Amino acid sequence: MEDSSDDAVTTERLVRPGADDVERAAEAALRPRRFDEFVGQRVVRDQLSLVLEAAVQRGRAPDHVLLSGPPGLGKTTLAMIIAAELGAPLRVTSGPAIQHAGDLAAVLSSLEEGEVLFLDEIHRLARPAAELLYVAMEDFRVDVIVGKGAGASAIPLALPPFTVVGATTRAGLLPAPLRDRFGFTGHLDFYAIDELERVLVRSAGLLGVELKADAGYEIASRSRGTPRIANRLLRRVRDWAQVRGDGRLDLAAANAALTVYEVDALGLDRLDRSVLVALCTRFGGGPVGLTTLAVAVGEEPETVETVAEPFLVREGLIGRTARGRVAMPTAWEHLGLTPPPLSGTLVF
Ligand SMILES: Nc1ncnc2c1ncn2[C@@H]1O[C@H](COP(=O)(O)OP(=O)(O)OP(=O)(O)O)[C@@H](O)[C@H]1O
Ligand SMILES: [Mg+2]
Repeated sequence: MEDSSDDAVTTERLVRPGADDVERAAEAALRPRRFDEFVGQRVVRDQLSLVLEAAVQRGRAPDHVLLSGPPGLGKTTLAMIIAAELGAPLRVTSGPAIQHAGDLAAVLSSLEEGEVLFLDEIHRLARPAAELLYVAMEDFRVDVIVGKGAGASAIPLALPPFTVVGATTRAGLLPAPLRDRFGFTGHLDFYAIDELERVLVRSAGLLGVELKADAGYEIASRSRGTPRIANRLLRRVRDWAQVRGDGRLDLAAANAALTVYEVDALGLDRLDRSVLVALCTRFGGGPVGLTTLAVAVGEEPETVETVAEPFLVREGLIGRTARGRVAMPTAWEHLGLTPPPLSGTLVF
């Protein structure tokens, strides 16, 4: 549930990590189809391709795969690549789409041998469905309930071997028995700037636009380590170049477009910056309580905490302490301000 409330707050943000249905459709065109097109995440990619290759050699369905990590880093993309690399059919569903255990039983009992079942947002699967799933994953069996009430009986139905690929932004919320059924778990991390540059070069090629190297670097460095955001900023820069520029995606176009959209050099948007400015200029760098800080920027505390703070903390711009939020030296530097003499000596 928490995901949907984040989305409601963040729909207008150009640097939000999630995507709505319209954007997901646009993304499909840019999605890498095979491992060799998938940029970065070397460790996960190497490990996973070994798992898949070994399974193909043995002519068996590979272990179940769990992919975890923040939104927009490539979980869905990897799930599709897994099916493609195996040459296996892919069935796509998600935790929230499965209302009852019976829905899942229906999906499972219709799987073909070797099919890949992609279960997105698997942490949102209801408990009875999760319980049914881990029996199916381990024993390739599903108990079909026939009849109702006291006369109901369970008829075990054998399933052909298949592979579950689960994706989650919240691996910690998975029940342990379900987590244990995955033979391979890959955690996706944020991307380095040079990796995002490669994502952008590839996307520009697919969009049929020429991206200058310095513009690619500029967009990449404002993309918060997230390919989805990089591709989104690329589309906005392309718009600017087409409408206001000469069609070329050069550094001037990138800077001008990202200024229009208020995405700064670090990838902070207006909300992020207003939190930093309030923290530094109105509260002397803190510590200040979340509620007070939120009032100062005219937002709900929850918005500040879930939308702005995670990235600011990740970038080392602000710190969370027992007494409240504090601005770190890089925050002052980023805003071009001088910290007061006492800052930096705070006891955490
Ligand atoms: N390693 C990569 N190389 C190239 N493009 C990538 C890579 N990872 C992600 N992308 C691009 O970013 C977009 C978002 O990726 P994807 O949908 O796989 O993210 P996700 O982790 O499933 O996000 P969510 O948690 O919101 O479902 C895709 O359209 C894809 O084009
Ligand atoms: Mg996804």
